[in-house]
Amino acid sequence: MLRIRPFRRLWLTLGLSSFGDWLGLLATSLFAAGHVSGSFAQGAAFGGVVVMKLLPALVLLPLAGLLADKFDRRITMVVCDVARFVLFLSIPLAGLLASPAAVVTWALIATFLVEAISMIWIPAKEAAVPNLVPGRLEAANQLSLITTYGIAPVLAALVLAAVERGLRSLANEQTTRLLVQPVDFALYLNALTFLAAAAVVYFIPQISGRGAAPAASKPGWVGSLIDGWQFLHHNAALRGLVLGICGAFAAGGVVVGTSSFYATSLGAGPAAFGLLFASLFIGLGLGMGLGPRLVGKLSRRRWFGLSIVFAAAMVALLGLAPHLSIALPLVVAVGFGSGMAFLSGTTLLGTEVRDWVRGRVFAFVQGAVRVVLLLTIAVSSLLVGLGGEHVLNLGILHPTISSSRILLLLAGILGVIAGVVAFRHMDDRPGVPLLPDLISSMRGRPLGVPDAPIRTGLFVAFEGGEGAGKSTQAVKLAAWMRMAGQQCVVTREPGATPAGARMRGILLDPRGDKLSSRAEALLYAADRAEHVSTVIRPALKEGAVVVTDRYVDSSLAYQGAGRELPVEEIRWLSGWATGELRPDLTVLLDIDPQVGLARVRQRGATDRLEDEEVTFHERVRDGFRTLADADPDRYLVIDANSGEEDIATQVRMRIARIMPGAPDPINALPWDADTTTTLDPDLDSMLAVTETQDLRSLSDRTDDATQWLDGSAPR
Ligand SMILES: Nc1ncnc2c1ncn2[C@@H]1O[C@H](COP(=O)(O)OP(=O)(O)OP(=O)(O)O)[C@@H](O)[C@H]1O
Ligand SMILES: Cc1cn([C@H]2C[C@H](O)[C@@H](COP(=O)(O)O)O2)c(=O)[nH]c1=O
Repeated sequence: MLRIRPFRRLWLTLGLSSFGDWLGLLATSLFAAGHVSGSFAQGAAFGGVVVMKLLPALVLLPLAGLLADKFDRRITMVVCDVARFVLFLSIPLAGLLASPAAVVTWALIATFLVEAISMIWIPAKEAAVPNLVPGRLEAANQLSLITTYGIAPVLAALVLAAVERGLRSLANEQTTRLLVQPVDFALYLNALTFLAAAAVVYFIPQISGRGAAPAASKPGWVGSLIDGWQFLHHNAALRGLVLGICGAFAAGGVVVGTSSFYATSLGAGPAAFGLLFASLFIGLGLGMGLGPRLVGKLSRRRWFGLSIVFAAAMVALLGLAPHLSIALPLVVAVGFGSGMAFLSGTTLLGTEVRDWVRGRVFAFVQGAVRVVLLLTIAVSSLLVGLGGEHVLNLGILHPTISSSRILLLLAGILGVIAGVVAFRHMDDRPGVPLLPDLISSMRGRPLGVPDAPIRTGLFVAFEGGEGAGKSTQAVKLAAWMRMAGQQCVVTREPGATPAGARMRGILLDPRGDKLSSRAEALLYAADRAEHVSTVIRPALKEGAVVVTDRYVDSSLAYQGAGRELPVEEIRWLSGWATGELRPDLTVLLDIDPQVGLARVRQRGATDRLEDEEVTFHERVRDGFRTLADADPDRYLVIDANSGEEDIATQVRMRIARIMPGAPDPINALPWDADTTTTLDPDLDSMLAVTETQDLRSLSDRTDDATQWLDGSAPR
């Protein structure tokens, strides 16, 4: 990411500003507390600074986003940084001149103003990042979040400690009074980081560019505000995103608010509180750092919803943890889920929200999050204090019920609900089962999104090795169907479409170029995609019975078992190609390859696959059998050594069971290859009129396939 120059500069700015923010928070709090005496006054001064940091979110929320969207973002950021420089500089300077009460008051006012300015700076920066790193926002956010919440606070604390120590030891050595107080020094340093940040941002002209607002957007300040609100209101995915983010922060707020009481309820010593906090941050870092690798190609919307549910479920479990040794890994897990949710949520906001309204949306989310956090911390710490701990007397059992645990349990359950609702609002892969999708995505191959299911027609596939009698049976079945007045389309793979016929030529020409196994698998999949979209789906939608000579299972058996490519990869590829269209029935005509190949050779010339060694065809046969064993409901396995009529009857009997209104399977009229039946005129034009013509009309689209009928072509 850092090779992208404008982003590198922005990242440097962010690093400087975050460092300044953290250093500012620590130093200002100490500064304010240091100018009053008495533990109550010191506590109030310290707390006052923290409250002042959170308050602007409530007041300035709508305005901040508007500024980020209305003005040049680069200039906005530069002005904000210079203003923060001046304000931080003013705090220690005021300490030199004014009375303690005035100094603390000014420290509080300056903190409020700095935070108010940050409220404008952050949406401007967040809105600019997606434009600097098109297509790589997740990695950029990963780096930014780790810098803001991992590196910057640690560095700020270390620098503050180093300044304190360094200045004091210098003073001791020289036995002189300190020229400058360590906290003042930290504030000067902090002010300089903002000046440096302003200088860096000034030289990133790319931040100024922005996508135009749509013509329909409303003019003026109030109109822009309404626009922003409407964008949020009308976008279900965005609503889910905001709900999920707020739910996650609410659960986090309860964890923070209850943590000291919870540590006591675990029966652990005072250090437990610190350990719990450290574990939360370790989890956060791990979630942000490792999350994307862990979930691989999982849809980011699904990842977001899942992360929230996971984090919230861990919060609920925390409420039940009996001991610190169990609570600590659970807290790491809470952090892990929250880190992933934070990263995916921020990235989704950047990718799914249009440039022209991004500042307002970021500002809204940022403000909402702070309000939720503030409220949940305040309410939960109040409730936990009121509730305390109670020992229940249940005869021989005396369990301890603590309010911190009940709150955690409740927060976890509410968080799970928020996560599930967010997931439902946002899911971009409806119909794809979640767990298999997650597992496949972790392996780098998310499941294909199924096309809309078709509820009409009947889809039958004939499968089996070479010469098993599939074509013979497909045509017989079609004749039986048509006798009952049922529209029936007979088709095959590969080669049923014009493009497919050309692919068939490449795939099966024994004199053609040698193909790599993967290229072969892709060509069969491409042929199938075209076949499904232009022949099979339209016919099924018309209510026809579609009988195909080979389908997906041929790829699983030939390219999977035969060529020894991973069967799951072939399954994924075919699922993607077909939009997960599966046959209602697959008839497997099982035959010894030697027998089948002998039949084929008797028929005439052989093709590239028929020329493969017998061991290849034996693997293919095993592959088919394994597939049939795994799904007996969908398969009918028939010994292909039986007579043609006997096989046809078995197929008809099975179909009669699954197809309402099917003709009598036993006393069917004898099949006559010349029987002409009338089809629906639309399908008629698309496909065929008679059984023989059925195949020929498909074949007529290519030279190759016409030859297929008389057996003279490479098959
Ligand atoms: N049950 C059967 N018993 C004996 N011979 C059969 C039987 N069914 C079909 N045949 C013959 O076997 C040969 C191959 O039949 P068919 O073309 O129907 O098989 P296929 O499985 O479609 O072959 P391919 O795999 O090459 O597409 C043909 O000559 C056909 O007449
Ligand atoms: C669909 C499909 C087919 N094949 C192989 C199987 C056969 O050897 C030929 C098709 O010839 P046929 O005479 O029309 O049966 O192609 C395959 O390897 N993979 C597939 O997906």
